[in-house]
Amino acid sequence: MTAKLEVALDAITLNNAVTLISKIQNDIDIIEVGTPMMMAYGMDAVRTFVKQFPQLEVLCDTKIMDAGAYEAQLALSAGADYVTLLALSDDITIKEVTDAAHNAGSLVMVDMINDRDPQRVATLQAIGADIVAVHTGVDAQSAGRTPLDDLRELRPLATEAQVAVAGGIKADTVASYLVDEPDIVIVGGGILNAKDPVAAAAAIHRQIIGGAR
Ligand SMILES: O=C(CO)[C@H](O)[C@H](O)COP(=O)(O)O
Repeated sequence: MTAKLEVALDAITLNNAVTLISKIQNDIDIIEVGTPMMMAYGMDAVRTFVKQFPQLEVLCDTKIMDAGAYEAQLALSAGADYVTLLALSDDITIKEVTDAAHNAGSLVMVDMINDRDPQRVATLQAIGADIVAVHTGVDAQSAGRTPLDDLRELRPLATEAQVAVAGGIKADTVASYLVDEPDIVIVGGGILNAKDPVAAAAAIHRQIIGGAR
């Protein structure tokens, strides 16, 4: 199965993001309304992408920690195909968000940021989480960390859930991540901050297709 490419729209205006997606739409599968974009534009950002790019999936990086059903519903009502929450959340919250997403015909991605306990994966799967995301945050990246070792450790444990990986992945490093066969590759700065974002998206997509399992 070929991994999906998700572009994370974090520090970018909504207008510039729409322009960018229109240029790279054939190289990506999932548009991520990043947490910073969600803070800046709210659910209008989700509605914009759902309306303008109906052929692509939209993930709202809600990073929910509490008030699960209510917060998830905001993004789901706007048309999000995926919502995210933190693995550090209470199991009750994980269940609430999972149920809300499934009732809407959407999926839940659980973000393992700052939670490197691989044993958590079994609980997340038992609750019904669809995707677990190995994630080295932007701040941790500045200390030289990458999600590669975490992906290697977690991949075999995800026997039911899909696996996503995020955290500083770029065109010249994506190949090392594909070795462990993630289901979703999330790239933000590696496209948005590239000298040529369109070429970067195409280069990453080519490698994903080339490494199709
Ligand atoms: O969720 C995020 C930050 O919390 C980012 O969207 C994610 O890390 C991908 O961006 P980048 O490729 O720039 O690391």
